[in-house]
Amino acid sequence: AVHSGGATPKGNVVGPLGPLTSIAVQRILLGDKVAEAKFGTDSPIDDPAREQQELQAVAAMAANAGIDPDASVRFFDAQIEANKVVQRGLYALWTKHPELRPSERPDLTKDVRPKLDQITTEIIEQLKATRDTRKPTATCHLQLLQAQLSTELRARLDALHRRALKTALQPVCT
Ligand SMILES: C=C(O[C@@H]1C=C(C(=O)O)C=C[C@H]1O)C(=O)O
Repeated sequence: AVHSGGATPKGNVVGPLGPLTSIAVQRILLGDKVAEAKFGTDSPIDDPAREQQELQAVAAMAANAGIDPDASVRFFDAQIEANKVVQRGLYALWTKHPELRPSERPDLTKDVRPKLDQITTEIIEQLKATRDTRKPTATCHLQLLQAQLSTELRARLDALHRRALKTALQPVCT
C-alpha cells in the first residue's frame, strides 16, 4: 500500500466537506490495522455483532447531537462497508504475495477498535456540522468531488483505498 502515514490534516482539505472526507479516510486507513490484526487468526473480516453494537451507539449519539439517527446509521453502514473493502483487498494481496504479509499483529480490541470508536465521535460532529451541505444537489456533489480528490492526493491513496473511499462517501449527498 502506497498511502502510508495517514496524515490527513483536517484544516488543509478543500471545501465544506473536507473535514468529513478527511475523517472518512482516517477510518479507511485503520482498515489496514484491522486487517493486520485479523489476518491469519480466527477473527473473520465480518463481525456482525460488533457492527450492530456500533450502529446502536451511532443512533444514540446522533439523537443526542440532534441529527437524524437513521441517516447517520446509513452513513456509518457505508463506513463499515468501506473498511471491509480494505480488509478484503489486503487479504487478497497477502494471500497472493506472502512476502507482503504484515510482520506485526496489532491487538484488535485494545489497540484498533478504540481508535475506530474515537473516529465515530468525530464523524458524528462532522455530520452535524455539514447538515446543510449534505443534500442531493449538484453543489453537494461538486463539493464532495473537490474534497474527495484533494484528500486522495494528500493522503496518496492507492487504488484499493480510493475504491474504499468511494464506498464511504456514497451516502454524503443524499
Ligand atoms: C473493523 C472491523 O471489521 C469489520 C468492520 C467493522 C467496522 O468498520 O466498524 C466492524 C466489524 C467488522 O464487521 C472490526 O472487526 O472491528
